Amino acid sequence: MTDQTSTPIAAPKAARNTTAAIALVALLAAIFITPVALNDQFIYHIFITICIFAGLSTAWNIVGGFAGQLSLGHAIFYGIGAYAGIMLTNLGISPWIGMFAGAGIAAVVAVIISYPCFRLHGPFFALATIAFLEVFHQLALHFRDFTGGATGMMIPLNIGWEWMVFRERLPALIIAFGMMCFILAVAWWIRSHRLGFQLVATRERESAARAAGIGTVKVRLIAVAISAALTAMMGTFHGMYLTFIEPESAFSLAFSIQIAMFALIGGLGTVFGPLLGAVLLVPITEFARGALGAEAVGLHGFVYGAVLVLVVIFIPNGLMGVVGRWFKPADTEGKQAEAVAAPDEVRAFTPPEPGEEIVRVRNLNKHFGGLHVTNDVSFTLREGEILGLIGPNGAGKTTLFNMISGFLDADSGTVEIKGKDGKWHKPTNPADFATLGVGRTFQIVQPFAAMTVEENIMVGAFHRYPHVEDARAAARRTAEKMGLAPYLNSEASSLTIGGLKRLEVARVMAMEPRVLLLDEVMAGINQADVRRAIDLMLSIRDEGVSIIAIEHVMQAVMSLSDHVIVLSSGEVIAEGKPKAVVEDPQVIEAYLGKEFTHA
Ligand SMILES: Nc1ncnc2c1ncn2[C@@H]1O[C@H](COP(=O)(O)OP(=O)(O)OP(=O)(O)O)[C@@H](O)[C@H]1O
Repeated sequence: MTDQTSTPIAAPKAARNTTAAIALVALLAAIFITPVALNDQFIYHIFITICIFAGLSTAWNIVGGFAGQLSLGHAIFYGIGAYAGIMLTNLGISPWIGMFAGAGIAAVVAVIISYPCFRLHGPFFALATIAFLEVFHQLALHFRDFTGGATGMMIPLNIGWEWMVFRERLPALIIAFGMMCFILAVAWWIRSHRLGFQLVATRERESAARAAGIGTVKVRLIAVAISAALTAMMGTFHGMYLTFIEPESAFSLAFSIQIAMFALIGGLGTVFGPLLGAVLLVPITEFARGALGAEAVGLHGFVYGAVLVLVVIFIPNGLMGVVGRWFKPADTEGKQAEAVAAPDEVRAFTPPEPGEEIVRVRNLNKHFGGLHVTNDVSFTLREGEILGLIGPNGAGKTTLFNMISGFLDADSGTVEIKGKDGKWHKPTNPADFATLGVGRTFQIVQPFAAMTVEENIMVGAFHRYPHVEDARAAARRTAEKMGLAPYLNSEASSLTIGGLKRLEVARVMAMEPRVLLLDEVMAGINQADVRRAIDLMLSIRDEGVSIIAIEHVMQAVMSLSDHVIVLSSGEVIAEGKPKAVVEDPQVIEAYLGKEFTHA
């Protein structure tokens, strides 16, 4: 089954990957060979600077691009690395050791300052990082016994590999190039493994990422620690290369912006975009500076600004957006998901015997200000049962879902889930609910738009399968069942609403849940899709999954549910078998008004 789905897609993808790999190796080879071949001091300096900025920007991109946290304080970690290297060198300790000491300190500092900052989003996060940068700037000025204050610090001129100081430029190029390749390799590894998927998912839709069991704060902290450590390592080398360091340039906002700028221009969130940004921008500014000398102070800022404006206008996805298109085959995969034939009829449905209790909800109360949104709601879900949750708009159904998936705390009452161990648990957050096997969808679909269909489903699969190939195989199996197999390589955003709803369910199903909470998966889809969705839900239940479904499509509620609960103004007004419930006068009144109850 897996092969059928993967063969047509895998062939062009493999060819595309090979071409891209060849282009990358050629670019890296050119960066190393050009200065060696030309053997000119200035050219060497330009290429060493390209390597340094490409490395710094790639490290920044792990946080700014993959995780979507626009840090403008990365010079903190650069400065820590540079100062650690030079201070230890002055104590007679090799910068190779200083490099790791700086990386360790930077990682710890990054976690400490980022933890509170991650509560902030967008410009507020950026502003907070600038504030911390200024704190470090002031500290470096103040503790002049250690840092040399405003006058800065020189390195002792010990020449040789041990001290990272050379008369020739070639050894410096070898180190800068090696470090840049190392940072690129780390970034590539992250992006193509679970951590990268989780970071991008967190960036794209934090709620959906949490529902997929991702500890969103934890993955961001891991990213920032790695990014800070890599930045500090490059900072140590750059300090030794410049032979001098002072607070103004080490903890500089302009420097932080410059690092971010390469990634923005090259392609934010792509692995190799920052490299392209540095390859384009560094030579332009360095040549201009070389030509204009002292008259060109601040020229690089002007160049970056001008290029950024052009990029935003003409190639909003950065240079990688253009390069990526060259390596992309003609889109044979992006056709809409509607081509899959819908079953003519919903298959015959024989409700199984209800199993043991798996979810217990007792006396849940929630207020939003003066509004009593859920009022003493209690119910039980049994294994293999499909429970329909219906009620007029604003009845409190989604609020109830949020409380039984850990997204919202109840004012009072309990939600208990029976674990695989047979014990009852009271989880408190989405990750704990996910660990116990509770998966949910959202009323408004939450695809990870920057990912393909396959990658979207993999985010769910990573919950059970930490290894990328296992997660991919699980995602493909799930896609096959959901009728999404032909669209694995399509951008999620190219699916129709029916396709997106199926993708939402597929992502949760890839988590292999024991309890599935479906929030209006049939709203807004066509009749063929409704029939397909009903069939899908039955087959999901056949696999042993218990389902609670909020649904307005009565055809689905009636043909699927073993048991129905009706909420109105936050209270359970009726429950029982579907037929009995829809004939209940209280239910008719809640939906249609008093005048219809006797009709
Ligand atoms: N975060 C919030 N703050 C304040 N009020 C809220 C909040 N979330 C929901 N509400 C209100 O609580 C009530 C119940 O909303 P909820 O979304 O749970 O209803 P629902 O039954 O799911 O409705 P629908 O079928 O339209 O989705 C509504 O009046 C809504 O406006």
